[in-house]
Amino acid sequence: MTTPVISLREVSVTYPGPPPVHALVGANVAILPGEYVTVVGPSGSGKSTFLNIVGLLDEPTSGTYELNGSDTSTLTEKERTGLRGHDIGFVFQSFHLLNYRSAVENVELALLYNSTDPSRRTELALSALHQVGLDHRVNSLPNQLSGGERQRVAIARAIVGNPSVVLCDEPTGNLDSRTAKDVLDILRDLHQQGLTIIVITHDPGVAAQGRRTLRITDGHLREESA
Ligand SMILES: Nc1ncnc2c1ncn2[C@@H]1O[C@H](COP(=O)(O)OP(=O)(O)OP(=O)(O)O)[C@@H](O)[C@H]1O
Repeated sequence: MTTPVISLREVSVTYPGPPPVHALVGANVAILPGEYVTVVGPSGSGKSTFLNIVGLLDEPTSGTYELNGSDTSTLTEKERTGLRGHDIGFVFQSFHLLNYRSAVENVELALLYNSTDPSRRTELALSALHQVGLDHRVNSLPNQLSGGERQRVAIARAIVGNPSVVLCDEPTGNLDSRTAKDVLDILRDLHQQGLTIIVITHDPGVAAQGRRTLRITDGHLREESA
């Protein structure tokens, strides 16, 4: 049987408050290698909370989260940080690029804290930028790039370390519809190459791209029926 990349069992997150907020309630889900999953739900329903758990940015109040079959609750903070850097790529709505670093430098920085041989960083960063169609812009600064190009740099940064999963939080939220389509096309191509992708979105058009959709309502996660 294939080991899921992500496996949540009865995962709950309660923010202490007061009053306490039950942001995620008994979530159960397994995501297999190569799946493209979209996560939808109204504002305040628990999508970011879910992303923070899966991205090892926060810990469940109760329940079990296994990443590639390993229980993450036993990790030290240092091990969690190491695993996050190695296994998870993040793409955010607002790109999160360093303004005074070129595209290739921004991508290389993702390799700074993992086990990549330092002499290979530039080569790998250039290859990731090639994958997102930015060969001609590798030396540009973020403010010399369009929004869509910035997001492509961010995707290159997310994939350069060959992560187990790429987590995207409203990846097209700051883009016009044509540019958004370019970014979605790149995510679809990466999925076709075997990457596991999770996209959180409010946008039905973005959600439709996923092969599988999870809906969160008031902290309750369920499969969206087809
Ligand atoms: N640090 C926190 N302390 C207390 N409550 C929190 C905290 N973070 C989030 N919440 C609450 O938990 C619930 C879920 O929030 P979450 O950010 O996960 O929702 P979301 O679906 O991502 O919303 P949005 O689409 O607006 O980003 C909300 O009621 C929110 O107010």
